[in-house]
Amino acid sequence: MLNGMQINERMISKYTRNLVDAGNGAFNIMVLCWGPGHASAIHDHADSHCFMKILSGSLEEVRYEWPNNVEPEVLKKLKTKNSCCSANEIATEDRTSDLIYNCQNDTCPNFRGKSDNTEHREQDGDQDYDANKMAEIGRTSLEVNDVCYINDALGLHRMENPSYVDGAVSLHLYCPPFDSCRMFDARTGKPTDIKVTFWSMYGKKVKRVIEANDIVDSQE
Ligand SMILES: N[C@@H](CS(=O)O)C(=O)O
Ligand SMILES: [Fe+2]
Repeated sequence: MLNGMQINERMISKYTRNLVDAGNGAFNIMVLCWGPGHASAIHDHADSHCFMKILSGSLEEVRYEWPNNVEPEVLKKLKTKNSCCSANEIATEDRTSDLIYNCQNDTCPNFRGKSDNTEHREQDGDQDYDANKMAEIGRTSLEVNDVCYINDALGLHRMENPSYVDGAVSLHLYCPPFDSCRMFDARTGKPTDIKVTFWSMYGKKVKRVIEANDIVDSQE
């Protein structure tokens, strides 16, 4: 209901994303500042590599499986790359891998019926997501100098500053850079496309309007 509504910066309490280096378009390095209790919502990383290091304080990372009805781009690409047959090619046993879930060529030995894995992000109704509570697959406490890596093939995550009193600072490298990603409703797995924004760029605060659907966690 708040989607798209303009709200004042003081009305929302969230971590800030501060761009330090845009790597000539090849990567983004940013410093994220987390106030006590600040957290991100469950999100993907737009098919990018994400490395992070804790510079100050501590953060807890919680990882999740992708909801059944949403498929990451990275797996779609792997499936295409590893497709087991084509018009000129005959499938062989050794080319079969876990990544080939179901070849859609009905003359192929890996054909297991026409797949119906339409992406539910195209659909509107919340009822499509009722049975898809997000499954937690791991929890890691990160202290100063700890590093962590995630990409879409490894799952989804959210980060939280567990302290009630101390702030935390983390350094993030995203390669390639991305300006939008998906955040997921923790109870239903329903994805929402969101634009990610910067609080500051190269040390200068960005004048901007905060949108209610920023990655801030409002689900807990
Ligand atoms: N990936 C998040 C930060 S974190 O929660 O990993 C972001 O770029 O805002
Ligand atoms: Fe993240």
